[in-house]
Formats: sequence, C-alpha cells, structure tokens
Amino acid sequence: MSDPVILLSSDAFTDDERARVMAQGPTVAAVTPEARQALPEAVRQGIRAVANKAHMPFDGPQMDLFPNLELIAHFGVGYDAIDVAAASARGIRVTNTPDVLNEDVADLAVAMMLAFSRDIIRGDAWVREGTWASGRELPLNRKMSGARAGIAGMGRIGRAIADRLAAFGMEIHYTSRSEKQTPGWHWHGNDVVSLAGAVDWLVVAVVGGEETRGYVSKEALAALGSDGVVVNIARGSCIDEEALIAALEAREIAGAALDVFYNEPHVDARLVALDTVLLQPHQASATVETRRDMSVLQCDNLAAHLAGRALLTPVN
Ligand SMILES: O=C(O)C(=O)CO
Repeated sequence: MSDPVILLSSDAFTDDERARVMAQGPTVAAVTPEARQALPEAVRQGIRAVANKAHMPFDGPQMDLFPNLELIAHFGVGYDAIDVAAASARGIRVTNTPDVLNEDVADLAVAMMLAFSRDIIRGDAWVREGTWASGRELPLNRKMSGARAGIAGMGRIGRAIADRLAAFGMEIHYTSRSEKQTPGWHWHGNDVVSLAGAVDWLVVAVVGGEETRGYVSKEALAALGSDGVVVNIARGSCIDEEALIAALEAREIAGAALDVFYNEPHVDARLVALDTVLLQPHQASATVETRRDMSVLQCDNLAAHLAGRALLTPVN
C-alpha cells in the first residue's frame, strides 16, 4: 500500500463516511493530538490533506505536525473548531460543507418550535401514561402561527428558517450585516437586543466562533421578555449560557428549545432540570440524506484538491 496522504482526524465518522474518505487516497487515522504526534515522521511528512469532523480543535500546533499539509476538509458547515487564521498563515486551505444541510437544520428549528409551543413531548407522555384516559386534559398550550419570529443571523440557514416561518403567517424580523430583498420583513441591523425586543421567538442562526461568542446576551434575553422563547440551532457559544440559565430559572423568558450547548454532549444539569426547556442532541443535520450529502461534499473537496482542481466550497 502507498504511503498515506490523507489524515482522518476524528473518530466521529461513520463506517460509510470513513470508507468514502479512504476512497480518495491512502489514509491514516489519528484522532487525538497524542496519536498524531506519535505517527512516524515520514508519515507526517506525507500528509497533504486532513479529513476533519466534529468539534475536536485543529489548531496551529496540530497543523505544524504535518509540514506538507495543504488542505483541511471539514465535515460540517460550522468550522469553529478549526483555527482558520492559523491555517491561512501556513498556506493551508480549509473547506466546509455548506448548503446541503440548510433544509434539515431549518426543519429541525421549526420542529422544535412546534414541539415547544404545542407541548408535543408532554402530550405523547399524557396519552402513553394514561393521564388522558383518566380524564385529565392536557393544559392549553401556545399558538405559533401568526406570532413574531426573530432570526438572529439571516444567512443561508436563517433564510431557510424564515421562509418556513413566513408560511406559518409569522411576522419576520432579522439581524444580518446587510438588509435583504424581502419586502415586509423587518431588518434590525446587527442589533440583537432590538431584534429580541420585537419578537416572541428568537431563533439563533449566526455562525459560531469567537466573533459571535455570547451574541445573545443577558440584555437580549431581558429584551425578549417573559413571553419570549429562544431557539438555538447554531452553536452553544452563540448564547451567553449562564445568562440563559439565569433568565430561565427566574422565568424572565418563557423557555428555550436547544439543539446545541456550550459543553456538548454534556448538557448543564440546570438546563436538564427545567421543564421550560426542550433539549435535542445536536441533531439538526442528522438525516441519512443530508449526512450522505455532507460526506460526498467533503470528499469532492478532497478529490478536487488532490487532483489539482479548484475547491468546491473553500472557507479561506
Ligand atoms: O454542520 C454543522 O456545523 C452543524 O452543526 C449541523 O448541525
């Protein structure tokens, strides 16, 4: 077998995804910094591309272990685990897998909003556990259609969410760097406090990373108010999680529907204890179809690079 040119840097790949990477060229797996350090120097010298996945940081010192590294092909739209500035400084290209997951992420955001507003999870238990049969009605829940939705971050995923919510007759407000050509929708510049103050639902769809750390601040949560609900399908870091927990515990906001967390997969016990929080295991893109498309796009980027062709979805 030829010497490896691709490093598999994560153990989060499924068998199919790993096989697809391995079809792009000779591959070696080293999923921890220690394992990479322990690779023979000749192997490290041969690595031209990394196939990355999940949240394990890939930083400058990791890149320096591979002096001939040219590409980090990430599986995922969010690439906050990769130090892109460090990569650029070393002439290393980074790719991600945008767009192919927009619909699924938007679907999950809407599903969480419906589940939260219509108390669907409790309703299921109500039937299953015989509470309904014993004569008790589920307490009245909350109407979603026609309410006001705020999309924090009107990028491609934000737009897919907004389009769905518009179909529910909801009033659409948003933040983004520039105003979109969407007559009737309300732009709040980059002011998330103004956005939160104008809506019933605050849906977080900004990109992750240092720039958006704590973007939904204590002030934004206060502006959302006691009838407001936060929905997060972006990154845990995009909300000040301590402020969120404090606002939920004090009933200063009505609730939260969360697919992402600060310290995933370990969710803060205070969130788990609250009955005003709907929790999901970071599964927004987790359908068979979309995960396959993400894997194919990651591998198309690897293949393009190794064949000297232009990258399909470059980040830098
Ligand atoms: O692709 C990503 O970055 C995701 O987190 C999908 O939910």
